[in-house]
Amino acid sequence: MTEKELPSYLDQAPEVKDRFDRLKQRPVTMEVKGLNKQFGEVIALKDINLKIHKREFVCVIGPSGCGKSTLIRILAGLEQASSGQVLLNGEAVTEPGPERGMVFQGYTLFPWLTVKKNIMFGLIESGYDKGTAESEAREWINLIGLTKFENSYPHQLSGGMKQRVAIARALANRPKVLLMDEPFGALDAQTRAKMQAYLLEIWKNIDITVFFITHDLDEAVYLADRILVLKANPGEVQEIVEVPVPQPRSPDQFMNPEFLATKQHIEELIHPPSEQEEDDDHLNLVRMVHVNDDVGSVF
Ligand SMILES: Nc1ncnc2c1ncn2[C@@H]1O[C@H](COP(=O)(O)OP(=O)(O)OP(=O)(O)O)[C@@H](O)[C@H]1O
Repeated sequence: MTEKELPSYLDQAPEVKDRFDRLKQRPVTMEVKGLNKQFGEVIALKDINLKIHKREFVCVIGPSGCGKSTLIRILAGLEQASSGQVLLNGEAVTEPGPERGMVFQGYTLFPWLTVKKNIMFGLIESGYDKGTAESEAREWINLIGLTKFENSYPHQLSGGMKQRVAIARALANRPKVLLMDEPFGALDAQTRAKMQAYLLEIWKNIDITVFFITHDLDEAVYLADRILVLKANPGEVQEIVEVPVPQPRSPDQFMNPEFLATKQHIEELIHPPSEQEEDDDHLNLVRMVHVNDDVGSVF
C-alpha cells in the first residue's frame, strides 16, 4: 500500500498544498516499509507504510487495539516486527538507540533520583563525563523552567512538571526523533493544554521529528502536520490526513473551519456513520422499551 492522498472532502487550498509539497521534499527521517506484526492469531499491524520527514510532527490516532503502541514500540526498537522494516536516516532499526527519545504516559522518571539526576542519567549512560552531564542537565532544567526544582524528587512535582522533566530527559541526548505514547493522557485538561503549547514551543526551537500517539482528536489536529489514522482488526492504515490548519498553531484555531472539518473527518473515519446508525438504532430500541413500559407503575 502506498501513502494515501488527502481525500476530496477538503480541497486543499494552494497554500496548504504548497506546505505539504515542501514538507515532502525534506529528507526522510524515519521510514516504515511494509511493516507487519502478529501476536499469535492477532494481526496487530498489517502492511504499514509511512515516510516521516525531517522536523515533521506526526500524530497517530485510532480505536483501542489498532496497534498504536505496538507501532511506536517497534519504532523505538523495543519490539521486533514480524516482517517489514523501520529505517532511521536510511539505517535499519533493530534496538533502542540514543537517536530516539521516548516519553510515555506513566511518569517514567526514576523516583529515587532528583530532577537533575534523572536528566543526567541518560547523558552519563551515553558516555558524558559527570561535569558535562551536570551542566547539560542544568541547561535543560532552565529551558523547562524548573530551576528551583532541580534537587526535588519526582513525588514532589505535579503531573505536568513530571512530564516536562520526562521530555527534557528524552531531549537531553539530542535525539533526532521524539517518540511519545499518550504523554499527556494522565493530565487534567488545563495542564494538558499547557503541555501541548509547551511541546509546540520546543518543537519550533529545536531540530526534532515527533511521532505522537493520542486518543484525543483535538490534540491530534492541534499538534500534527499529518495524522496517521489506524483501524483495528487488523491494524491497518486507514488514511494519512494532511492537517490544513495553518502553522504555527495556536489555541484560537480550535474553532477554525479547517480545524473542525478535519476533526469531523477523522471522527467519521474512526466511527463510520453506519456504526453510529447502529448505535442510534440501539438507543431507539431502548427508548421504545421505555415508551412501552407501564408508566403508571413506574411513577
Ligand atoms: N505482547 C502482546 N501479546 C499478545 N497480543 C498483544 C501484545 N501486545 C499487543 N497485543 C495485541 O495487539 C493488538 C494491538 O495492541 P496495541 O496495544 O498496540 O493497540 P493500541 O492501539 O495501542 O491500543 P490502546 O489504544 O488500547 O492502547 C491488540 O489486539 C492487542 O491485544
